[in-house]
Amino acid sequence: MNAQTHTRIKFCGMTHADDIALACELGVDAIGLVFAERSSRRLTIEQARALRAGIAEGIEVVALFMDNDAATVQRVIDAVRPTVLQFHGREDEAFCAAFDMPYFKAVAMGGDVAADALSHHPRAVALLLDSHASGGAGGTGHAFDWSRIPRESARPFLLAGGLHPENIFDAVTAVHPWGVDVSSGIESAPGEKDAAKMRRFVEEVRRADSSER
Ligand SMILES: O=C(O)c1ccccc1NCC(=O)[C@H](O)[C@H](O)COP(=O)(O)O
Repeated sequence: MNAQTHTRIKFCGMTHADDIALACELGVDAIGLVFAERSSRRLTIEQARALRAGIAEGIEVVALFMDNDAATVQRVIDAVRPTVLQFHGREDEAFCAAFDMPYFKAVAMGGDVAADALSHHPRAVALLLDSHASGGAGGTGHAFDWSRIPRESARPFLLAGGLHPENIFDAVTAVHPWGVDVSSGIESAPGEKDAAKMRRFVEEVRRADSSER
């Protein structure tokens, strides 16, 4: 039995105001805005500022970076006012902690996972276990083998990678993550969220939560 009754939901790679309005209405916990270079979901600072204005109070605003330089991260913090940072690249702990903000750190679960990978970044609010191999980008739409998640890990983690409305019930009931993170699985095309998929994803997480009580 899982003591947690509310699996946190993060919708990542949001690019349109109407999708953000729906996400808020659906009661997601966090909205991710991507600043990683070469991402099809990447926002300019001006776009992000406009989108941020539509995010309801109490919902975490997560700024996602992948090996961006410190000046860029600071510019985003100053202009967009995220509440959490997410680092998806090779950033070390000193870099991630230097901004004095809560942060998530992605762990690449798709390649050879270091035995102690989940003990890194003790200052992270949560780790984000994603399906890319080390050095690769996220947002791939592919799942990794969930049995690779060490059972004894006491760290809060977000499960990510290849989640969608059809597999999220099984994912939550099998893995019992602190939270789940989805991007491609609620899209009709990269960066284009699909309202029906967003709605069904949230319903399926809540159905899994209810079945665990
Ligand atoms: O979304 C991107 O394009 C991206 C680019 C570079 C690094 C990370 C990126 N996205 C991360 C996410 O959207 C999620 O945290 C996670 O990877 C889930 O992605 P998906 O498998 O598409 O649900």
